[in-house]
Amino acid sequence: MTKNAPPPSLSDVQTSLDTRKIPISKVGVKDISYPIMVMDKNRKFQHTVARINMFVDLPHHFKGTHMSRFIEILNIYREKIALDNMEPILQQMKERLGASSAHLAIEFPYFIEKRAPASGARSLMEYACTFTGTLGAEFDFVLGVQIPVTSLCPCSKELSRYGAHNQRSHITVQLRYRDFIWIEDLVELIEECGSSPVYSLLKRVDEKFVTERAYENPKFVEDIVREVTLKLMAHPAVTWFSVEAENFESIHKHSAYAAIERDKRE
Ligand SMILES: Nc1nc2c(ncn2[C@@H]2O[C@H](COP(=O)(O)OP(=O)(O)OP(=O)(O)O)[C@@H](O)[C@H]2O)c(=O)[nH]1
Repeated sequence: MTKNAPPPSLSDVQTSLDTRKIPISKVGVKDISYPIMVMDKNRKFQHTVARINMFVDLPHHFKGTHMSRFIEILNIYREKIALDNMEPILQQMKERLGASSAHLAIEFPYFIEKRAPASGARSLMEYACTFTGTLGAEFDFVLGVQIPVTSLCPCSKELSRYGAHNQRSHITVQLRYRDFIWIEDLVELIEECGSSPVYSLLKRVDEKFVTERAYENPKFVEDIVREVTLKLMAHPAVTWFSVEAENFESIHKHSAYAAIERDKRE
């Protein structure tokens, strides 16, 4: 081909006919690293980097979806990938990909400034969060936050002459809500359900404080999910939730685990 020859026509394999008669429920792009903006209770906005999954359904007669269009949509929203734009992004995905349902999952680290309990020393704590949106006939949104806490075993405390095994635990909460909920408020509420919150920065006075607080406040993994359930059942904005707790046991090589799900709309 000479340098000035017209480009060959490129066949569009994706739109060609598939004869297997099998529709696909989710197809798209996964694990895109992308900058996003999250509303911050104290600083208005927080910039962070997310891992994003974008999927649509595909009717049986098409061979493939158009993967490039997902990224084009992300590029349109660029700096404005935020909670407020979840539904418009999903709408664009449906329209541009001719789909009847679209799914957008955004996983990101969110940072909250905390004060150590005795010294008041400030530090930033990272919380793993998720925004999960689906648009079919209706828009559905689920907020997810993972809150690390300390748990101290009530059984070990009861049986042992001194000490009690204790460990870091992850409480993972997913929720649907009718009125906006700040991630900061959710973290504060859920942290109270462990034996003690955890911090990035503790001075000696703080270390004594959290050690004694955990000892005075022993919790099984079951206690944790039950206490979270009581709090979220009483929260007027929450309409549905699931809570999981995983204690990374310090006396075992495995974790202790518990989960509860409640739909308050039923
Ligand atoms: N559907 C599909 N596409 C894939 C896959 N792996 C890579 N791709 C690539 O995705 C790229 C973009 O495809 P399209 O989005 O259809 O690109 P396009 O036809 O130039 O864009 P439009 O005109 O918007 O349809 C192509 O290079 C495909 O080869 C796959 O497993 N499935």
